[in-house]
Amino acid sequence: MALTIEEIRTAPKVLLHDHLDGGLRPSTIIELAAEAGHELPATEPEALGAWFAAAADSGSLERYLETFAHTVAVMQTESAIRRVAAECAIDLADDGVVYAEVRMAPELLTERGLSLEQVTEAMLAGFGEGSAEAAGRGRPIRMGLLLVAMRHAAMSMEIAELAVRYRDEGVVGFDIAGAEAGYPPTRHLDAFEYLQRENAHFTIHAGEAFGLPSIWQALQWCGADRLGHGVRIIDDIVVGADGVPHLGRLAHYVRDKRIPLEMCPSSNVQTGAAESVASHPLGLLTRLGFRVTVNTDNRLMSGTSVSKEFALLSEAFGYGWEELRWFTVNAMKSAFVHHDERLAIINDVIKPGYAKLIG
Ligand SMILES: O=c1[nH]cnc2c1ncn2[C@@H]1O[C@H](CO)[C@@H](O)[C@H]1O
Ligand SMILES: [Zn+2]
Repeated sequence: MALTIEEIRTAPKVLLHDHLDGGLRPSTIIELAAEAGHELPATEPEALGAWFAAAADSGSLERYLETFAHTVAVMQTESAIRRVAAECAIDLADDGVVYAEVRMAPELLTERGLSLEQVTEAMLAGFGEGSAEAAGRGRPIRMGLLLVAMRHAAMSMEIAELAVRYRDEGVVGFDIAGAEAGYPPTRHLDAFEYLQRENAHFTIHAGEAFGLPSIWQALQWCGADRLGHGVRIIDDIVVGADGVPHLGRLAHYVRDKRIPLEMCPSSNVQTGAAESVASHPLGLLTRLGFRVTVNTDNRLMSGTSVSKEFALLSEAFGYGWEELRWFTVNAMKSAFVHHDERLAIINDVIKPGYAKLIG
């Protein structure tokens, strides 16, 4: 029997791939839009949530990304950013997430005159407020921020420098996002080389809307620690007539090096990167022992949560607590905070949490 969302909510979970501007509460968007004078496609929370899910369900990453215009538009003041970040921490904690890395592109939040520093500080302040409130209600969560540069733009070096400047303030890493086809990661090679020289961590959205060359560049040219999505690594695995999977050199490399895959099943179905959750490459990659992690990508656009993604996988692949614990430990091992902090969460929170559930 598949695990239910309610059961899964009680288990400790780890989230590595979640966009701040993809997780706003519909009711908050409506309030902030009224303040900002921004016109929305719907004015009731339920209808607005449904609009986002339907508009994002387009089969194309480019069209999926158009929906972010409405969330980014209402996040242009420090108080709005702080509120969105605080609610993000609270919503994740309420879902049973104990460690989260949430990402955002500061360059998108400067339309009304905020500096990159002000944007970054507002996000960090919001995470602090939200996690303090959640802890006060007995739901502790450790929040980290990943700074994103948009891959079509030319600000990656500046954003990488910002990530290094705020590394002791709660910024734990860097990423590039946006349309993948036509914007290879090597466009931002200088930023990645800078981060490597600074001993900083980064992930790269790769293998979502473009195939193996994107993954190969992200790893072998840019030196990514993790892959955002990475679904298309499946193109380097051929299942023979005998049913035995044969891995190509890149797939072997990804598995040998334990490169974490930040997989986001519902998002992939919406953008057309996977046909359905049941046919998602995550199933085979998990069986083959890749370092798979399970993520939300955009909770608003996918109407999802970590618990819901796990419930969908439990339904599709029959996963139980053992598998959920494996995904969770995988994710915590792959986090960008230091090794001792990762181990402490694994040993003090995750293992005891699942021990209670497994019995
Ligand atoms: O799945 C995705 N693939 C690529 N880019 C994305 C995805 N989800 C969101 N963003 C982009 O990242 C920005 C900062 O959070 C968002 O504004 C959106 O443009
Ligand atoms: Zn993403």
